[in-house]
Amino acid sequence: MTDTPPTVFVLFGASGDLAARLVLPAFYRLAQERLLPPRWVLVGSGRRRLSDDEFREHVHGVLDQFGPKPAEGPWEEFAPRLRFAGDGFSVDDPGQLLDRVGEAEDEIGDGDRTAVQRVHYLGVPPTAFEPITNALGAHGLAERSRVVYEKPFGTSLAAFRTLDVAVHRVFDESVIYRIDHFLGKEATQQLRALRFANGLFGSAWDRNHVAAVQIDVPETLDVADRASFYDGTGAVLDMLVTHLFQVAAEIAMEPPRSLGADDIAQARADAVKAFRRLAPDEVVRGQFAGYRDIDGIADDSDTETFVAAKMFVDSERWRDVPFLMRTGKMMAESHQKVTLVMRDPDDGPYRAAGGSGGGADIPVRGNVVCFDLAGDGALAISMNIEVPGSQSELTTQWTQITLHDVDGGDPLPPYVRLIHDILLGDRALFTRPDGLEEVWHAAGAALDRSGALYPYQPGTWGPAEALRLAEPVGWALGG
Ligand SMILES: NC(=O)C1=CN([C@@H]2O[C@H](COP(=O)(O)OP(=O)(O)OC[C@H]3O[C@@H](n4cnc5c(N)ncnc54)[C@H](OP(=O)(O)O)[C@@H]3O)[C@@H](O)[C@H]2O)C=CC1
Ligand SMILES: O=C1O[C@H](COP(=O)(O)O)[C@@H](O)[C@H](O)[C@H]1O
Repeated sequence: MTDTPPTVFVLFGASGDLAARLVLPAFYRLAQERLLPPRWVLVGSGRRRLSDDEFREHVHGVLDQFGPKPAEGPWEEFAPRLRFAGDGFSVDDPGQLLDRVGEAEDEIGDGDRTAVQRVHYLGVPPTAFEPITNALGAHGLAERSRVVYEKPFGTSLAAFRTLDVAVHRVFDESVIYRIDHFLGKEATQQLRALRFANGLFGSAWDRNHVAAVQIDVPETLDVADRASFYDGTGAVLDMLVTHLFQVAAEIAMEPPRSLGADDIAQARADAVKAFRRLAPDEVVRGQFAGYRDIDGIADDSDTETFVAAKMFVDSERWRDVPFLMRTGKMMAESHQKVTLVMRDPDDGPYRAAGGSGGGADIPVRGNVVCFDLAGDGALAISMNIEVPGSQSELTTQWTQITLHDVDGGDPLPPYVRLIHDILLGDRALFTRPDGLEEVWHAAGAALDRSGALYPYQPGTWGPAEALRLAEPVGWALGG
């Protein structure tokens, strides 16, 4: 990245879970791949005071835990570029941040601070987005800057609008990057490629061929180490109306005019506009047994750790096709699967479920297209074929492509990809306010905590009510 200007990254929330598991490892991977600007400094910001050396020790520790291991990359070169600014950062008090950014700019700007670009990364809870944004404006740090917001961008329609106005008071839309890292996953890019680069799949991408779409992200993960953040957020905000909705938009979109950033973001925003508002009987919220016993969780918390939803998309392409979405913590298995369950043929010699054809039964959910968003990603297709040697008996067989094994490919973890895009100024994989505004309309009953909260046992597939929601097609994964 030789032509990128010297850059100061400010990482708000540098001591948090996101920074440890995803952002700091992504920086190190970018350094490994020589994809960072030639001159850069990262200033971690926090409310506690840490010396630079203590912060470096922290970063070393998280790399040891989450990788890439320090010894696998240029640690000796990387470490001195890490700094820490404590005492918080607010309109009234910039803490140590202003001074630390100034020092860094003097150091890498070659005598010209104005040549240095700033990237402010807000890896903090959503309630901190507005105060930090205001402080960036108040202390002159918004100039020469790109700004990155983690999800969720707002927690309701009203909060979204307030935040949107506040952010635009300080930053122009062209420098705002709202991250939804599911859009940066390698397998999410394959949704577009499979459909738009293959006539067979492109022509089947509609209500005439697809019986149901499923976006299923069960997690075995606990929330104990981020209890207070999670209890204030819950599965609907943390996953459903953020990651799962954005993936749904990628599937539902009409063909973009080009693969350019504006056209893709427009197609995604238009798709969200067509999401029908979720009704109460289309949402199941659950909470795993034992959640309220976790330290930091209120005894009477009604935060959901599980949500399943059945959404419809009001476009000619998708009319009446259910988009089933499910996610939860402490579930039976961890997956990140997008499945298009293809329709059985209406007529012909085989017998579809409930049909009257005279031949062998067509296996239930036998013909599906599946994208595995986890890790490096994979795509798989199952087909109904005749059991060789049998008398027309049908069975289902899978064929799979793991993206790691694609010749010439080098899959990048989503945060690596997205931070690299921010440095390049490419906003294709980031969300836009018009699309997000519609998210809050579509979220409807999912946001309203007045409905039932069903208990479920850890290690299961969630409440039985969620199984009923998926009838008659049924969830492709688990129970
Ligand atoms: N963890 C994850 O897997 C993912 C998280 N996210 C998003 O990232 C953001 C941070 O999440 P996560 O790291 O899990 O949360 P954490 O609870 O770990 O918080 C991150 C850090 O933010 C700082 N912080 C907390 N409250 C405030 C505040 N009011 N003002 C300023 N700073 C504050 C704290 O640092 P200090 O005490 O040093 O100031 C804290 O360590 C959220 O928006 C979340 O939705 C997105 C994708 C994945
Ligand atoms: O944003 C989040 O995502 C993770 C799951 O994403 P992964 O691809 O990094 O495994 C989820 O566990 C977390 O609760 C949520 O905040």
